[in-house]
Amino acid sequence: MSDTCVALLPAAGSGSRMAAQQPKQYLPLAGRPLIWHTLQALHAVPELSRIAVVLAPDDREWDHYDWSGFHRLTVLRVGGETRAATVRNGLRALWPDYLPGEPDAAVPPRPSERIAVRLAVQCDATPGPLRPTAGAPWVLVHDAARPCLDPALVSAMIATLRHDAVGGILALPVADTLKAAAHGTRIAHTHPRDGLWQAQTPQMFRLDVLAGALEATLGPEITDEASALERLGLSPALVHGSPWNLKVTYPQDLQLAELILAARAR
Ligand SMILES: Nc1ccn([C@@H]2O[C@H](COP(=O)(O)OP(=O)(O)OP(=O)(O)O)[C@@H](O)[C@H]2O)c(=O)n1
Ligand SMILES: C[C@](O)(CO)[C@H](O)COP(=O)(O)O
Repeated sequence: MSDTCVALLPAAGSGSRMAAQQPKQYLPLAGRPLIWHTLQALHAVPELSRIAVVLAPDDREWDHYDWSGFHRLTVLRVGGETRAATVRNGLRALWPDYLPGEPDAAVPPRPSERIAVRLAVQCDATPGPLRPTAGAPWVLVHDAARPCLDPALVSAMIATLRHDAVGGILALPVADTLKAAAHGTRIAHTHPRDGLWQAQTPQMFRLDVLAGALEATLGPEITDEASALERLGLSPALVHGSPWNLKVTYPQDLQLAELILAARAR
């Protein structure tokens, strides 16, 4: 595959629902900090040329560990208030010569040691969907809090989406009956689950489209990258994920993750 693929890990959250003493990405999991397993999985994906982790500017934990075994790692301390802001800041830091906005024909693109990419169409300047630039890098955004990712699943995802016009996400069809609540914990009605999927990560998009979408909208409803693209009228692909690829959110999830990693090691 000729197009570059880069992973971006938002890891600037506080883990409030975990209610632990330290951010959940550093909680011990199978003898290592949780995020070590996420990085290990991504480093086992040969298609990824770089793995960038985005930490909170005031992160005090990262430097307590030895990360020297991860040779494709870039550490960025530019995390934001929300997950979407963290990803947006990470893209800006990784591609500093990336210029959102209408390309100005009078100003030639600045040279860059990395990849100089310009946004072809800015949504608020030119109504209509963003169009990805062929050859722009693919960015795979993956939650630091999903440590049980299977590297083979990522390779399969890249193979599935590499020719897609929009990109897409790992996701699973909803398996349970869905209830809408009213008055706290009373059921209002049953919501049809047909066609409903649970979003996972990685979420894989071309740099120009992803950055353009996140520059255009960072509201609280943007809880994943796909939702930023959806706001612009794009329809990302759904690629079958895995139940093992759980997001560690609550304390019980940490136990589940431990069991999954132990089973895989056997
Ligand atoms: N401002 C933020 C918020 C979240 N994240 C990251 O986004 C991923 C998924 O978010 P979530 O599970 O919600 O993590 P937290 O925000 O840490 O957890 P909580 O919502 O319980 O506080 C995590 O890897 C988390 O570190 C981030 O980089 N920057
Ligand atoms: C991106 C995500 O993992 C998709 O399921 C999820 O939305 C991130 O977690 P958050 O709790 O919404 O921040």
